Amino acid sequence: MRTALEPVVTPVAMGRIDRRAIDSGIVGYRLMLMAGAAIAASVLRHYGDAAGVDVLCGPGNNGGDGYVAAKMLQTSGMCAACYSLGDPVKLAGDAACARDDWGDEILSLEDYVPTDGRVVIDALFGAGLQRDVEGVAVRVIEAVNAFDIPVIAADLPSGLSGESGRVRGTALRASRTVTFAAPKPGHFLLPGRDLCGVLEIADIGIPSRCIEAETEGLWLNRPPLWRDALPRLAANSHKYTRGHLGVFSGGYRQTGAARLAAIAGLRVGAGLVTVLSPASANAANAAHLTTIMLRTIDGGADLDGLLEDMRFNSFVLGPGFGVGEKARDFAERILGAGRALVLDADGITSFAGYHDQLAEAAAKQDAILFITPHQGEFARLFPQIASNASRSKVEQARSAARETEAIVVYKGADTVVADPSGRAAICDNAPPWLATAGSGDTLAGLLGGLAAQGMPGFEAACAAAWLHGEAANRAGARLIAEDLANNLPAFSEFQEY
Ligand SMILES: NC(=O)C1=CN([C@@H]2O[C@H](COP(=O)(O)OP(=O)(O)OC[C@H]3O[C@@H](n4cnc5c(N)ncnc54)[C@H](O)[C@@H]3O)[C@@H](O)[C@H]2O)[C@@H](O)CC1
Ligand SMILES: Nc1ncnc2c1ncn2[C@@H]1O[C@H](COP(=O)(O)OP(=O)(O)O)[C@@H](O)[C@H]1O
Ligand SMILES: [K+]
Repeated sequence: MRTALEPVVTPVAMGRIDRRAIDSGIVGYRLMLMAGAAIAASVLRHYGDAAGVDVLCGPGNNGGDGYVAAKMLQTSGMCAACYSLGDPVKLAGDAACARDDWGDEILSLEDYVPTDGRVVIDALFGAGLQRDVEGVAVRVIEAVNAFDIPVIAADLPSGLSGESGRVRGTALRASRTVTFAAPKPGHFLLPGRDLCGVLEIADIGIPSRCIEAETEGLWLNRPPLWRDALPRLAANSHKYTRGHLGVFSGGYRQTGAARLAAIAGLRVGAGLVTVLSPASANAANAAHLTTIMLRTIDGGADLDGLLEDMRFNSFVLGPGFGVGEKARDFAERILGAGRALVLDADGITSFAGYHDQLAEAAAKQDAILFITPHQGEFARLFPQIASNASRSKVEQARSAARETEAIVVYKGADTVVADPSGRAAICDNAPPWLATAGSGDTLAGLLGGLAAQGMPGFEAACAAAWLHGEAANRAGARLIAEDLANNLPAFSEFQEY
């Protein structure tokens, strides 16, 4: 079965989705009943033998979900208690209906004490969190976190920003999070993903057309997003129709990174791969290369000569290359010649302070620029964007992509891909053992190899990031970067994913 695209929606967009659903005739309180029922069902499914459930209810609709869940659990025979942050009399709208339908005692959150054997439903704050958590809520959140009891969060763990995945003051650490209709960026961006525990996405009866009408070009990075754009072999394919990737090597003692990228580019399907090496490093490279070719490139004139061969259509520049003027000069020549360039590692750092020059080069006709920074490199190239901590990693990557006319792969355990048009995707499949020397070089090679095969930029970057994570999962926890290329799945495996 072919699964669909998985949109990720901001809390603000979710509010618009709710309104669309309500405007189309769905009763708002019915959505809350469905949300509360989904939370109650999760409690029963996973903690059905708990001694009881303590429901921590906030002053808004998230609290309303909590009262609904409490009522349903009580009706099903579970012992339930509700604790309110603030005076429950002040609840309004659907949350007030839920409070009335609960109809039982409501204790003060001040009196809540974590109790062994009981489950907590966290319904303090969800999409409406507006500022840092303070006062009694902080004390309760910290007490629950310090106590080893199961916590089911309604929509979001309280204190977590659904927009950015950042913590506002303090946040609960949930065992499970039940969200509604569609996931939010904060469920995947760090540290949010860790705080959510297992994520459940409950259908609360909002029609998918309402979600689709409000999606803003942000998806979970999964094969349905890019599988149709993967390179396909035809009976008459030959190596030159599969593209020729050039990977720049560093000096004599810095050649391994380029070879890792080159092997990945070849394994992901580029027809030919050549390591472009300074003469001083030829011997080191030659000793380790078999299928991959080797060519001497010492200066700009050598590179211009190579660029006359239009079959060289994609390049990786940066791994082990060294920081400085030479990297900038090479990158500008490649982009000026209208080729695809993956600028990684030292290539990125070389443009720190030369950001406009990079944008100008990327705007050249037919040029396709990919930038693959980790957090440190991102901050070096885009200091102003990075210093604005109120913006999410998605928004930061989008701004960087717009400013440089590049497809940005902002790496990390929550890698975000963004393109200049604003399309973006969050990757959630990378295991922590990818944090090993050379894995970034491999990612650059995968991307260079897909670009060599003519895959469109955004899709190529998303595919490279996902395949990188998938290969790491298949290789297992003892992974070293050399293993990644050998554990790439065949494209045919997930074309029906
Ligand atoms: N809108 C809808 O149709 C639906 C919403 N649902 C629930 O409604 C939630 C959103 O409801 P709301 O928009 O009412 O927002 P919340 O209930 O998440 O929080 C808003 C309330 O918390 C207060 N608040 C915000 N930050 C605070 C802080 N740091 N310290 C103290 N008080 C703070 C606000 O003043 C407001 O009273 C969702 O997360 C979801 O759980 C669900 O019932 C499904 C349907
Ligand atoms: N904790 C982690 N969990 C998942 N993936 C990670 C983690 N840390 C790093 N990665 C991934 O590993 C790669 C490391 O790249 P990079 O930092 O450039 O390393 P190197 O320069 O050693 O190759 C990136 O793709 C990054 O997204
Ligand atoms: K919550």
